[in-house]
Amino acid sequence: MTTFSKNDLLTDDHITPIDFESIDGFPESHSWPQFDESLNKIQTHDLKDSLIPVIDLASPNAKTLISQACGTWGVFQVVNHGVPFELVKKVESESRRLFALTTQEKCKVLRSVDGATGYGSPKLSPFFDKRMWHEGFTIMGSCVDDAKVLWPHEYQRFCDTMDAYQNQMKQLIHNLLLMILEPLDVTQEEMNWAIPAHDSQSVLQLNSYPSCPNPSQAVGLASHTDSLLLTILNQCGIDGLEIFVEGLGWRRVQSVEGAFVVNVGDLLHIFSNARFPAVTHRAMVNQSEHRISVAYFHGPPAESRVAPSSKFQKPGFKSLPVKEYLSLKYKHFFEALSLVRT
Ligand SMILES: O=C(O)CCC(=O)C(=O)O
Ligand SMILES: [Fe+2]
Repeated sequence: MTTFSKNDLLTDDHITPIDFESIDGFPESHSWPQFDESLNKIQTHDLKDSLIPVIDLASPNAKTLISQACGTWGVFQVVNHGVPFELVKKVESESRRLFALTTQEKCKVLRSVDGATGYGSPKLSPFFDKRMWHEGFTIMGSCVDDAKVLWPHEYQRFCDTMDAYQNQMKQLIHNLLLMILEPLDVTQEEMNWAIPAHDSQSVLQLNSYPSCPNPSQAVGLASHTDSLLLTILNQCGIDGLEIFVEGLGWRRVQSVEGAFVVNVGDLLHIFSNARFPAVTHRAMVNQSEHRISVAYFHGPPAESRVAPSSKFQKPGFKSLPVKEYLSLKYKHFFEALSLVRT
């Protein structure tokens, strides 16, 4: 990993994904030889032996299990979460419909250099020398403008699905945050800051990882932590997500039918005074299947401040505007959390 500032090097190359349709062979630009060592490490472990708990939200001890999982791993899976199965399937099929468009069509809604939404390469691309085997589509609120460009007459189905899914995610985030934060005994004001409200930030990220001729040299999404409070990820039935566990290396998070992966982001790490780790994770690709994943990121209002909860006597992080933390992340990436430690 290099440590230059993102803005120094943001070029078109970091936004426009490779043309997966016409690619012939495996380009050097996407070959990550430095990953060999960690890949070998994965093979020495039994990938089926998943450490990450799958928690039934309807079970009476769900809150305790979630609290333990947040404290130990910063990640867990949930089933019985109340999000309709048909809607989850529709999001997946609408995402596939989008990524099945030609590169030329998708590039009509290419993310702009300063923009946050639309089609493009991962936003973390400028921090890595090699390119990722990935294309994405980012939605914040309504996606109608982009959808109309992609499908002038058939955009409604896509928009309705994404809107309904975002509403369901909001509800689930609300329920999860109540369970996660209650044991920390945070104040009502702090709880209101964290849970979804009209001014919270939310991002729906559709990820596409086309099947890859050389998966052992490729990376779908490079190692990172999510920046906001909490992320809900749907692996859509195909494994690929891996988390980094100190002392064990990279571990696969097995895709469980109907389950969502929930993970702690940087802002929750700060707010919990490092009680909850912001889990380092990445996505790998495979040779036989085109993998899709859908991530929903939730954060507090951009204009608010983030700090460890007032319940902690010795805050390990300084208080700063959420916006400022996010710009530190976009400049310094992996170093951002250590820059705000006290
Ligand atoms: O595709 C995955 O499994 C991971 C996606 C992810 O980490 C992200 O979108 O931030
Ligand atoms: Fe992520």
